Amino acid sequence: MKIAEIIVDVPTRQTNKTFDYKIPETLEAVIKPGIRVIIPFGPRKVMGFVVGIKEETAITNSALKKISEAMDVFPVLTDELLDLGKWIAEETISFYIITFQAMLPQALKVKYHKQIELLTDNKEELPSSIAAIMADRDLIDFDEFQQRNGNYSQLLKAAQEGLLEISYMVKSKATKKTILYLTPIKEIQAFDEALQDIPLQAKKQRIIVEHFLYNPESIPQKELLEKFQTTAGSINPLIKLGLIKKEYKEVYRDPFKNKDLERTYALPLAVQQQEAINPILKAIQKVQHEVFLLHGVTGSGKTEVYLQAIEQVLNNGKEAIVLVPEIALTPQMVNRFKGRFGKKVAVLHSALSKGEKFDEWRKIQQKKVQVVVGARSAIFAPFENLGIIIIDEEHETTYKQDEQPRYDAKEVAKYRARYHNCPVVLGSATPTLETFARAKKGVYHLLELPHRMNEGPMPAVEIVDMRNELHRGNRTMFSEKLMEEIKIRIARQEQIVLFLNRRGYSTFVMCRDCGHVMNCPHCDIALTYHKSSHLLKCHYCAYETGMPATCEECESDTIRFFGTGTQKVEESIQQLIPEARVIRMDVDTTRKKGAHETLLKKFGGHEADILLGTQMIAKGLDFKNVTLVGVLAADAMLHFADFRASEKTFQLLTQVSGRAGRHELPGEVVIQTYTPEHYSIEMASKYQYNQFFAHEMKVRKTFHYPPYYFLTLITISHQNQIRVMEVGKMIRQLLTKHLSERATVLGPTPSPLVRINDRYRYQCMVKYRDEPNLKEIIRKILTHYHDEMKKNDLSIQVDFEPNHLM
Ligand SMILES: Nc1ncnc2c1ncn2[C@@H]1O[C@H](COP(=O)(O)OP(=O)(O)OP(=O)(O)O)[C@@H](O)[C@H]1O
Ligand SMILES: [Zn+2]
Ligand SMILES: [Zn+2]
Repeated sequence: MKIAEIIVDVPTRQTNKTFDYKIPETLEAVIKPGIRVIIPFGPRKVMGFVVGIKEETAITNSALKKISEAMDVFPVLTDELLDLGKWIAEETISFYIITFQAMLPQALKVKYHKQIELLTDNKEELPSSIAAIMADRDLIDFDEFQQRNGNYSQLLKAAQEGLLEISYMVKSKATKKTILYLTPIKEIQAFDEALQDIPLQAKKQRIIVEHFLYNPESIPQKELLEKFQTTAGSINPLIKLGLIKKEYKEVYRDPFKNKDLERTYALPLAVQQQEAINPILKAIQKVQHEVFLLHGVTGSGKTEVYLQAIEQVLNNGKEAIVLVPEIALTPQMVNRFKGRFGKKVAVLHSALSKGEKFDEWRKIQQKKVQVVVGARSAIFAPFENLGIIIIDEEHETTYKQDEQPRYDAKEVAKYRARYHNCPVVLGSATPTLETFARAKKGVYHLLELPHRMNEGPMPAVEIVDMRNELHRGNRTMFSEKLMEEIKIRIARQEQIVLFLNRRGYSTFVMCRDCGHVMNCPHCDIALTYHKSSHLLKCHYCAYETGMPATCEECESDTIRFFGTGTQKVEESIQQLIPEARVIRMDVDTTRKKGAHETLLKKFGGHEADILLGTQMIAKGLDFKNVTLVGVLAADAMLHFADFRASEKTFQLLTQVSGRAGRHELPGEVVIQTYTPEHYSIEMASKYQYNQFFAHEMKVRKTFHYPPYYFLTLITISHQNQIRVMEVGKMIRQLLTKHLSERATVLGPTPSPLVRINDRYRYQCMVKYRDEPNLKEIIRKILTHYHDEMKKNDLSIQVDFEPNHLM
């Protein structure tokens, strides 16, 4: 007897283990680890992942249930990925089932669908209301039953009497797209003979036979019918004659199909690139695991190094994964990989539809591609012969998922690369302190690209103190200096990138008379005014409301907008420089599919002078004609209550500055700030990464922060604030009691955002260097609160090495 060990799709602490099921003989050939199956679980049927096969079980034969059916023919998770999934689940204290699902495309998620199935053939036995709904059918959807106001208690009674069954159907959302093809199945002579037999008046039939005589290959039926202006009626006789057959063939939706990409070839490398790539190529050839940090200034040619390393990997018959941050997955970036490797590349990012993502994933699974370029989850690409993993802009926080499982793609990359004995390349102009510290210690192999490819200097940066502007009576958001530079560029027909970290029109709306600020009723945060829709929106929940004409508190009509968002900047540019053509790029203007690409294309084609945007324009853009970059408010991020605020500011300023002067024309950068003396602004303006690193490391050491200490953040939330504080205090007590004396436990303190969506949020933080028992203790705490979390909506989120403390 064969037994399968299965992880079931019931995410609770009690079911977070394998269950044994008997494999029916009919399925023995199919069931392997990595296959998804449908199994009876309690009163219903659920999906499960087979993770192991064995011969014996401790469960008695009578209690052992059978697998009902297999959902896959080929495993969706390889042995490597199954092991990886278990590791991630343990490292992040997540459920196995949630981790496995996070490793697969969304389209493979199943949804449970309730049905009512009649067991009796005599409908008269049924309660009349149910009989009416089921009139001429034996099976209906539970949804339909509800829509038609079916009586639920009568339904349950009928189920108890055995008249009907309420069953769960498991439906997979995956949809393969197929097209009907016509394929010739006889020799050419047969078509020639047929042509002599078919009567002359059957013109269309003869034309089709002739077509296949000269083109003996498959053709989509639709295409053929359109070509000869005919209908299926003229094809059917040919099928009957056995000349051609109909067949459905799977097609992949190709989001890039309408694009003619110019093929690019490896450029002769500059000396600094050659020196950087050599150790990588060596690791590839020696089939050796090693982690490299490619530290190169913006525009130093990192991408070309990636491309040529991948080329070597492909020549060795292996595969490559390239991760880029979601917002850097611009068409520009994707095209560089597609241009070099063409059809060998699959692209995975969130702008694709579910179906498109599934298709790209299937190309990987079926080994139709050898390179995948994608955002975080592309690290789970089911390649089995990996030769390199590249993580571009390694400092980006999006590489860590901020919901369960809270995996860090960089750690996953290292795990996979160890398994495959291949190198990992982390690239950045501004590596995280954690990464750079490891590189300096020799844990990672440091490779430097200190110069720009165009041999030009880094763009000159001028810092403008906005306090002086205020003193001089300039109340606009543009300093005199920036305004002047913008005008010069427009006159010279050069282009400008303006960066502001806030979307919307204003940051908050306040009554001048009484000081009342319009807040979200569900979150402790000010509402943002969106001028185009004339709405006040909360950026943390879905709340929105019309802009009131008078103050809610004092009914005064002097409501004013404070702070500046991208919409307001756009408006004031239009007032100050009416001839300037502006493209605004933020979440609001790029919601529609393809909008991102269209806007960038317009800017690239010089249909606008100014590209104004949020974070999404800070990375990866490479436009020849951009000679000025303006940062409107450099301190916007400095004031976050987060120990990484300085580091994030330094990184962002460096990245944004990097967009200027990348080609022949020299670039210039203007940074506006109210705190020009802050070291991260000052050092970013001089491109002093090493100095910044040294300074920030001292700060981290003094305040016991990473990379000197590890952090674990526990966030507790519930509608009832008192309960949140109680649970927080208890958690702190438990942690203090069980951890060593060297660990520091802080809190519970209110989270920087105390209330989101009507839930209060408090946090406890652990700082430590070495606490081997920490995970075990936290697991026990979670078990202790398990019932309350399930029944009473208490939430306890644990984030190991958090990216931010929100
Ligand atoms: N060996 C080479 N010969 C000629 N041009 C090159 C070479 N390598 C790179 N380039 C060009 O130099 C420019 C900058 O290179 P690239 O975009 O690869 O730098 P990067 O370090 O990845 O930039 P960033 O991190 O700022 O996005 C690009 O236009 C690229 O085509
Ligand atoms: Zn008021
Ligand atoms: Zn809200």
